[in-house]
Amino acid sequence: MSRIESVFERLKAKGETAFIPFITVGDPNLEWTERIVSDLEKAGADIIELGIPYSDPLADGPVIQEAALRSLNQGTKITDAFELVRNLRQSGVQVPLILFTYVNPVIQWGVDNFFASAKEVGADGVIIPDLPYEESEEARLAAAKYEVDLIPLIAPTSRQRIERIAKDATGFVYCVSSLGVTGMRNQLSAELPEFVGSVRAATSLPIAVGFGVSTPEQAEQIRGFADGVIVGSAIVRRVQPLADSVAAGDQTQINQAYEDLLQFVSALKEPLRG
Ligand SMILES: O=P(O)(O)OC[C@@H](O)[C@@H](O)c1c[nH]c2ccccc12
Repeated sequence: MSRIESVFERLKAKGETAFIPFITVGDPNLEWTERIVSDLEKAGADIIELGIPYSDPLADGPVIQEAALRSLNQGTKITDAFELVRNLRQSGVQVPLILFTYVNPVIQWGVDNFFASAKEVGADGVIIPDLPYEESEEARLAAAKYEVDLIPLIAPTSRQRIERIAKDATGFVYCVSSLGVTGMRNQLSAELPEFVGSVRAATSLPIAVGFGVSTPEQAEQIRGFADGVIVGSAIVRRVQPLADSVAAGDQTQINQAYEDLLQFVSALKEPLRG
């Protein structure tokens, strides 16, 4: 059983739901990312998605696109993401870490090398949103070879392919709550429970839901039918004022922005506790 799967098992035994935040590596900068990840763990994050910034984030809405741009403007590279994970493990961060990347950087790095590096630095999983299942054999083989979970995304339009996608999956299955790109939504789709139910019928793996979750109430709603809740944009949106304050060198604003970010994260985890 992978570390990721065992986290879900432990939480289930306690009647808890996994809280899985996403942040962009290098936003506001790499030192801050190390601090944010460590504090996310302390605030109750059970698994953390680390987004490797990419110049053409086609599946992302404006909030995460801007975060990627802030990070790329800092000169963040894929090697920085690997070094960040290595540093986090050396500083004692225990929660499973998932490298979130578009397929191009993986191809440039070399698929086998990417998973070998991920394992070597201490990452537990990889998500590649623009790698269709039908083209994922090389990645699936590398993931199995290095015992890194390659976590599939299943969207409401993937219904006919749920069985095929789910049967090879390890870690958990990421159910995308609705079509379109990442970003906060006022309310979650009414079809979500039924969609997750259809995925549940196709896999014994844990299921986490993401896309658009922006309030503790929505997180609590998802708790009713999923094993984990993923939140990205709503958290990344609160990194922006921190990034602006860091750029301005305004320590008072930095403290305030960071406190707001951590309070928001704690509020999201609260309804998911046992
Ligand atoms: O930002 P949201 O709406 O909270 O959704 C999670 C999402 O950020 C994260 O899982 C993610 C970031 N970039 C992506 C691209 C595709 C799918 C998922 C993602």
